[in-house]
Amino acid sequence: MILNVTDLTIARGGIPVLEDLTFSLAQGQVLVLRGPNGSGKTTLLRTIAGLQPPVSGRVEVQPESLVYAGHADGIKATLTVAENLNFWAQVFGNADISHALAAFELGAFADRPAGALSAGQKRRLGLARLLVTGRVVWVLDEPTVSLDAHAVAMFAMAVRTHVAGGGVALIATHIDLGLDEARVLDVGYYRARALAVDDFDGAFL
Ligand SMILES: Nc1ncnc2c1ncn2[C@@H]1O[C@H](COP(=O)(O)OP(=O)(O)OP(=O)(O)O)[C@@H](O)[C@H]1O
Repeated sequence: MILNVTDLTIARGGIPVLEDLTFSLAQGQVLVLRGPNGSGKTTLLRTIAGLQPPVSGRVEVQPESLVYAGHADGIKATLTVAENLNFWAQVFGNADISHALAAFELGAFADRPAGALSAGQKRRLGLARLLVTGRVVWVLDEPTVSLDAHAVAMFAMAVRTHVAGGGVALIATHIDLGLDEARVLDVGYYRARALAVDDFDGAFL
């Protein structure tokens, strides 16, 4: 297994949101996380990415194998599209950005400052970043925000190619990505119970 999550309980702002969550991802697998707004998907992804500690339970993954893409694009507005990708490629020790430009149809914008892209084009650039990291485990929070149907298809193809090469992807999304091979986990089943206060006085001590 590349990623193991065992008996995980997580909290946000000190309040438990999900409890006793267990799942694994093996090479070549995609897991889509579903659940209503506020159910804890972002909190789970942040915990798996090591950005916050769990309340209890375990996350087993090689930290240097993982790349996390949250709600922010992580784009530098004054750098061109190509400069942004080259920057990230260098950070991760890779040289070639051409496949990333091609996969998200960014070639025509390569020399344009990223700040002058549309919202969907910026999102495509943010996702193209994944391809220059060379990382095995993609942890993605709402990756398709702002994307049109064609760009969603580009993203789905990038995920398919990634897992076909032995990668794994964990994706929180509200939309249908068209990835029939993906497993789906509804985090709503793991919602943390409200804290029981059976000792009223004790609750104030
Ligand atoms: N900075 C914060 N401080 C305290 N509580 C927070 C904070 N951010 C989120 N929460 C709360 O934590 C809970 C889980 O939020 P989370 O962002 O993980 O949900 P989500 O499933 O990703 O939601 P969405 O589908 O809206 O993105 C929610 O009840 C939310 O109100």
